[in-house]
Parts: sequence; structure tokens; C-alpha cells
Amino acid sequence: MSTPNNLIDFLVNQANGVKGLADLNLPNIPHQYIQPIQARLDSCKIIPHDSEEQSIPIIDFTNWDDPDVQDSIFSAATKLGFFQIVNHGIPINVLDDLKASVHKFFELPVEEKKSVKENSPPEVVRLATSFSPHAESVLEWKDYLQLVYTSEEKIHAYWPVVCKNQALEYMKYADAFIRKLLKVLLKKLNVKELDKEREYALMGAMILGFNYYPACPEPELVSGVGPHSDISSITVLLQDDIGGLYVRGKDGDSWINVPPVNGALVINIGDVLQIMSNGRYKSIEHRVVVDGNKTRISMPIFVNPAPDAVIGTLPEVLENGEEPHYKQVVFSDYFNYFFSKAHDGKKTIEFAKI
Ligand SMILES: O=C(O)CCC(=O)C(=O)O
Ligand SMILES: [Fe+2]
Repeated sequence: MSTPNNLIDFLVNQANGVKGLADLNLPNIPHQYIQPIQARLDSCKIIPHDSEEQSIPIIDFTNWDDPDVQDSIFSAATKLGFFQIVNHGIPINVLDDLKASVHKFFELPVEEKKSVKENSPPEVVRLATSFSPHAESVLEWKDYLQLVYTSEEKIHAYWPVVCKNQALEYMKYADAFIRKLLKVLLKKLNVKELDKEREYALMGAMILGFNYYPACPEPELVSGVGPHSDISSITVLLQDDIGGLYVRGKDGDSWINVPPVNGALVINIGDVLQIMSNGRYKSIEHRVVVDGNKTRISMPIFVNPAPDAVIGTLPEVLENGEEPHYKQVVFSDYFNYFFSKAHDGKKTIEFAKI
């Protein structure tokens, strides 16, 4: 077997994705995936796991309205912008069923995935590979499915049957957890409640992503996801036990691993909450390294504003007379800008800076 002649056609139009490419068992990756040396993760830049100052905190959410728990969430959101939550209230079997259904989806025959790709309205279901293959100079070693958490009617009509019930069950539990977490984060910004208007601007359009990173014959040459910050208000991510997610360290030149913790959810602050909090909460860059032997999956919920919501710094944050660092932007403009280019670290937020 050799690399398909028209790689983009094979990956995108024929819906084989990088899973289809990995299944060819090529000894080397196509040159389109080879990252320039400066874009690869140098292992000497990885912070050791035992570093206390620079590790991702694990927070028990059982007593989520306890001030100490809320203080630790606030502290994590203002420092690394990343933390893990245990005892979030979502049963372990719901998480396990979701993971199994993600593998089932990507293992479907290619004709079925092609049909999902061609017959789904993009505002409900989107199957893609890499990140924005037409805008990137180097491809990312990842396939992904995005399920928009919209009306039950559209969900039942369009979410793929192999994963529909599992994804919906997960989202129902996750929705309740996300409201609690947003309440805590807002309270610390002097916002008393998550009223309808705030709900629209913080979680008006949630997207459940399925990320699929097949085992790669030359993992050190590729990127699963390049350095970027999320454009969401928050992202709630379930990862499997393979590992590969890294967060940029305080010095700007090191990377901190987010170790898999069984049953935990990884939370990170996205650009929208950085903007709303006028920079108190940090939307930190992160990236994904792929494995040489095993397929890794991860399932982010991008807790996004509604497309027409106007995002800006919250008046409650500016009560002390502080100047806003960001202008008001319509979320769909921010979203379209993000997807119009390759992953580019923290540059997206410049779009909203004053
Ligand atoms: O796979 C992961 O662990 C993270 C993926 C990610 O950063 C993203 O989808 O935005
Ligand atoms: Fe991300």
C-alpha cells in the first residue's frame, strides 16, 4: 500500500479520515502531516509530574457549594485555567457507555461515515478530519465528530444511531453539572445568578465533540492538535486512559501533562470567560500528542454562547472602575474567525482585544 494520490480527496471527500489512512498500515506518514521541528513537542520541555506548583489540581465536587471548594475552583481558573473534577455527579457507566459508542462510531464502515458527512446539516452534526484542512499547511492527526446539543427533534433526526442515546444521556447529566460549575465561576465574578440572558451568553449552544486520534507510526513527527486556546466559555473534557494532553506552563516555554484520572472530567476556561472576566480567568493554550501504539479518544463539551450572543466583559467585573480589555463581539463572528485559519496558539483572542 502507498499513500493515496489525492490525499485530501481520500481523507475529506471519501470520508476515510486519518483513521482510514492509519488502517493502511503505511510504514511512514505522508509528508502533509510532518510538523516543522519547532512545532513538535520537545520532551525536555515537559514538566515532571511531581512538580507541585505546576500541576493540574484535582477538585472534589461533592460539596460544590462549600466555600473552600469554590475557592479552589476560583484559584485554578485564575492560575492555569485547567483543573480536573471528580464526583461531578455523572455516573461512571454513562461515561463508559459514551466512550464505547465513540469507538463504535469511528469504526463504522466508511460508506456509513460518508453518509453522515453528506446527509447531516452542519448546524446539527459535523464530521471532519484534522482541524480546518483547507486552511492548514500541515495536517493534524485527528478525526472528529461534532454533535450540537440542540432540540430533541433535530437530535433524534440527525445524531448518528450508534452513539445517539449514549451521547444524549451524557449531555443530560453534563448539563446539570455545567450549570453548577458556571454558577460558581460567576459568583466569584460578583454575578449572583445564571439568569436566562447569561445562560444564552455562556451556554446557549453546547457542542459535544468526539476526537479520534489513531495510533501513529511516527508519533513524534505529527501533532494531534496544535497549540490553541478554546473559544468556548468553558470546555468539559472526558479523556480515556491513554494520555497526551499538555497545557502551556507559566514560563511560556514548558508543557504540563494532564494525566488521565479515572472518572474525572478535565475543565478548562475558554476565551469567552477570559473576555467576560476581563482576564481574571485564563484561557490557556493546550495541545495533543498522539500515541505510537494505541488509538486515543477524547470527548470535549464546548460550552459555547448562542451564535448571535454578544460577548463582552461583564458589567459586574468593571464595577470598580476598571477599563475593559476587550470589545464586544458577536460569538458567531469569533467562531467563524477561529475556524478560518489553522490553530495558532493564543492569537485568536486578539480579534476581541481593544
Ligand atoms: O483531546 C484532547 O485532550 C483535547 C482536545 C482539544 O483541545 C480540543 O478539541 O479543543
Ligand atoms: Fe482545546
